[in-house]
Amino acid sequence: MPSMKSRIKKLFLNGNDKDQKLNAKSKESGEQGLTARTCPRGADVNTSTVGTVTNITATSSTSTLSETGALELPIVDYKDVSQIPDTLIKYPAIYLINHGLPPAPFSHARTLLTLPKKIKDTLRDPKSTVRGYNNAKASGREWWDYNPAEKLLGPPDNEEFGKDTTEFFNQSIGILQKICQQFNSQRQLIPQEVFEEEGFSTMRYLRYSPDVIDQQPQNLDQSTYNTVLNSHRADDNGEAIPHIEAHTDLDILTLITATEPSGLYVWNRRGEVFSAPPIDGTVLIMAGDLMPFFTSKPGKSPLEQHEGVEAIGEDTVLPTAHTVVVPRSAGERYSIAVFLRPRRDMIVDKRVVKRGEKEVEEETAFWWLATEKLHVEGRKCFLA
Ligand SMILES: O=C(O)CCC(=O)C(=O)O
Ligand SMILES: [Fe+2]
Repeated sequence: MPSMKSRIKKLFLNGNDKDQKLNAKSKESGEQGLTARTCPRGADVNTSTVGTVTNITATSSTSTLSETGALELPIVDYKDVSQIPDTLIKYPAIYLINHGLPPAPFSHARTLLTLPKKIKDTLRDPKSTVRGYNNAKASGREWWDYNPAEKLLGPPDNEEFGKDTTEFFNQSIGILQKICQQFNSQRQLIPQEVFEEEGFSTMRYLRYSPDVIDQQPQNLDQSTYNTVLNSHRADDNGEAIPHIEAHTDLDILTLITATEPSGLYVWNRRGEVFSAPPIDGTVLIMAGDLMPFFTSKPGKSPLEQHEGVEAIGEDTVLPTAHTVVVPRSAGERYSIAVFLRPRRDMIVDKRVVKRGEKEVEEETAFWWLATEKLHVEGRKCFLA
């Protein structure tokens, strides 16, 4: 099958007519024009309330960011959940407040990810990239996944860990499903099964720390997967920095909450960067790769072999490109990400196509997108 590479490149890098219109529309509706093109290095946050959607102004302690102007992501109150589809069309991510989630289990994330290496190694599942402990030492990052389809691979003798982890996961999935439902207020865009089952949803605890980089180098095979996971980034002194490469998530929606220091940045469809620092009482909601499949122009498919970029309209929600960079001096960062995914075999695209003289029905399953994405340069996904 043809690669999605050029499609994704076009979506994110080349403004087209539609983008210009959206840009103009966003400006009319109050979104500020943004000019930043590079990742800012740090951000402080000021908030101010405007109606039910609150604008966050991220200002930097460095002159670089203040020179480039304010970068804003909106805050939406969960009681105004019906506003989220429109807001996610205009912004690459939103902060959700008054969501009613239990406290984010950062203490469990920290306890698990700072266990001695030999214990963490017992929490690996060599057959799965979405279960148990993993690390990417060159990138200064380690993580642990919970996947409800399989038994939780938690730390030994810690009952609270399993209880709090599954509780946070279940409630977060409930919120993400509720957001999805809002897209169906006028017509069914998102399939019913997404609300009725957790599908292949997962949750991840992450730690970014120079300590991870400084551990002994590991022997890696040279697969694309490992090269991407272990990408290297250095600061001005040539020292490696903890980070995750720019990517989009292979899911429908992602919910993220993190500790200071800040380090998360998201791009909008015009390639403009927003800082997304943690804000007390909120969680961040981002769109995943499946959103264009659900919100493309009626009857059109975002797959390159069909309409591709032509299927993207003003009401299409694009996947949120994001990256995390944590300067060494900032200390370590923990984050918790919940990924709402359908069943692996859910058909996300169906089309009758001509093969020679024959007409055949071509179906694309959610899982096929994962394989395809490994070939998309610069937007790699690690089932993330
Ligand atoms: O740590 C974060 O805030 C983001 C993690 C992430 O993007 C991922 O695991 O896909
Ligand atoms: Fe991600």
